[in-house]
Amino acid sequence: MHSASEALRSIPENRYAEQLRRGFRFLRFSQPLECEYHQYISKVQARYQKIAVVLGLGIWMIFTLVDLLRLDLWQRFPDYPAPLWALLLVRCSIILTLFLLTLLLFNGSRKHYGPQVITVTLLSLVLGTTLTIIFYQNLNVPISNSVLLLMAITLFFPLGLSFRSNLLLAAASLPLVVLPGLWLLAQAQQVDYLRLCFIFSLALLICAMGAYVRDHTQREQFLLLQLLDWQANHDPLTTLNNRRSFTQHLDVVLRQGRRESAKVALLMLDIDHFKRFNDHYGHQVGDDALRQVGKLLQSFARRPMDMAVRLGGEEFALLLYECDADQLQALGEALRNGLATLNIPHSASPTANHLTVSMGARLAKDGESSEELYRRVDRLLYQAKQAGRNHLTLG
Ligand SMILES: Nc1nc2c(ncn2[C@@H]2O[C@H](COP(=O)(O)OP(=O)(O)OP(=O)(O)O)[C@@H](O)[C@H]2O)c(=O)[nH]1
Repeated sequence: MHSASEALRSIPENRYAEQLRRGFRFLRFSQPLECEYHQYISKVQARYQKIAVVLGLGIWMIFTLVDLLRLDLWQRFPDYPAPLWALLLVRCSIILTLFLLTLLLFNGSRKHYGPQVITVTLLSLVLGTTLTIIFYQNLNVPISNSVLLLMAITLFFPLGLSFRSNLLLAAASLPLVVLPGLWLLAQAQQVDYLRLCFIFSLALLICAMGAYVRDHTQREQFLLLQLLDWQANHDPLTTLNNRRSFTQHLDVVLRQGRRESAKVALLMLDIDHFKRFNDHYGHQVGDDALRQVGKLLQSFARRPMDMAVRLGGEEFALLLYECDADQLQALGEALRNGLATLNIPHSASPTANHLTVSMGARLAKDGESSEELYRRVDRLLYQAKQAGRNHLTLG
């Protein structure tokens, strides 16, 4: 069994493997991977945010109901002491805040408010919980102070905030807990309250450590998942897309081309006399030649819908979006010239003294299926071989 670092060594260079190799102790990837991760994680956690805000609202309403029964609010109305009015005010303000935030979260599907809403929700809950504890103490009604510890856990719950945001939130929550106590409690109660604040800070610290480990594991899992996906869709030798991803992409591109009335071109390319090349120079040099041809091909697939593919063995393809017949002809020429410039010696070739390729290409006709297009271009490639190699046959 290989260790993780040994396994990584055998994986070809790509941004996921590179980030895994480099590590991410400070929980930050290099760009654009960090952006990609945020998109992934916010998608994964978006529905938890909605559940969490609704849950927060529900729990807060239950607490308010408990107040109603426990503090005999019906019977005593409206002769409440000041701390009781204050308690009710806090309960109602938090319910209103959570209700508005719930509306915002459920209506803001097109614009992603998640992290902001979660931050405001959690800060409101911290302040609300703190004030509730204080007003209960002022009313001399016992309340379990451990609700603040539950708050500490909630602050680090995986709700779509990054570890850094979690830390900032925890730092912001400390004054929200300490200051109202110093301001609103009698001096005799303050010692006990400050002890509670100290325990709250320790709980935050422990939760922060847990959140760091969780964030690190989540990031690692993201990289491994992307790596798995990358490996399923790429050829390890040339790092070009493989036949599997090409087949899927060809369908997508043809459909998009039809929708946008854009021409799609498919070019297939096969290295000439590659068996002789391998026999003459050895398999390793053959591998290196394949890599160079792959790199050359990739340099022609620069736009997002374009794709350079290794179909297998010494056969490659280039899929181009929005390409006309003249451009296709010019592309064939450019590839031929590119190979001539690379000048990979092939003294065993009867065609030229450097490595050459034969190519078949055509623009997809309206309504042509991906299978038909592929079959026709394959036939054109065969014709290019028959016609003496080292040239492009257009269909
Ligand atoms: N080095 C190396 N060789 C490979 C790889 N995959 C396939 N090949 C070789 O590619 C060669 C393909 O040979 P053929 O299909 O006979 O084609 P060819 O010799 O190029 O002849 P024409 O296509 O007719 O010009 C075989 O010798 C395979 O071993 C690879 O990953 N690395």
